[in-house]
Amino acid sequence: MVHRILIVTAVAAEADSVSAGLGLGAPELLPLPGGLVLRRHTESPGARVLIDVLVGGVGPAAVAASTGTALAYAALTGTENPYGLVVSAGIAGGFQPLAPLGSVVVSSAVVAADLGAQTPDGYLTVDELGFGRSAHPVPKALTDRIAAALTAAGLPHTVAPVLTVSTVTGTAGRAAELAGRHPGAAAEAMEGFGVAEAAAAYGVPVVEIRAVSNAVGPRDRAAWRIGEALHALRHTSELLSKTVFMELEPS
Ligand SMILES: O=C(O)c1cccc(C(=O)CC[C@H]2O[C@@H](n3cnc4c(=O)[nH]cnc43)[C@H](O)[C@@H]2O)c1
Repeated sequence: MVHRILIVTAVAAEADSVSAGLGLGAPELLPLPGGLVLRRHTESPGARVLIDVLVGGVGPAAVAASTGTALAYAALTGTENPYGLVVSAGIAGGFQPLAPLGSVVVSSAVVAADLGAQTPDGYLTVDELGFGRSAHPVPKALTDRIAAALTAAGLPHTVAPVLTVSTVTGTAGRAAELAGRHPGAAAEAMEGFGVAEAAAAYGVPVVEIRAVSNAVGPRDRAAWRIGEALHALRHTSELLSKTVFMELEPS
């Protein structure tokens, strides 16, 4: 039985880091509807494990559409098994001091941080408004295994909620507001919730893995350490491809 994992990034530089870390050689390129291209990595011809990497676009809407396309395509074509895990991966802002630059955050939950309504009495989530959901849980057994692999390799990491925002935080006030509303959240990025919504529609578990490139707070693009974060993302992919990704039960 083939065991399939879909890893979705926002931009090509993130996908390149993930692909390089997997250490499975050059991927096969599979065109998908909508102009998307899936990078398919396998151990060898006829392999048991198949890892697809998708550049899904920036922001929750773009990535929900692209992830949904990849999942629909897998469900509708051929006799292959559908995916058993979807991973949202990339760089992120880290809430300080929980997630230092260059460290990795593994999501305990994937949370939409600005999907709701402002009211005179404060912010209400879509759940509170009765429209849907604003968080996806991540199986604890999965985050435990990922954390164990990162711990064994001495890679600094945190398991905590990861926020999805449509606007990158650029002030101390907004950072404090988000931290107050989501105590314990360690990172913010722009795609996790979109990936998670698509995965949930197909009943596939999801986890978000983020390497921290910058602090959440006053905008200072010069202080972003994108190279360090991409290196941590590559290292994480390498570790997981040798451990957790290979050990998951085929669906
Ligand atoms: O300029 C580059 O070389 C470069 C290489 C890789 C990635 C980028 C991006 O700009 C990726 C955008 C992506 O990053 C996430 N992100 C990073 N920091 C934050 C943040 O503080 N708040 C929210 N999102 C953040 C986000 O998911 C974007 O899609 C550039």
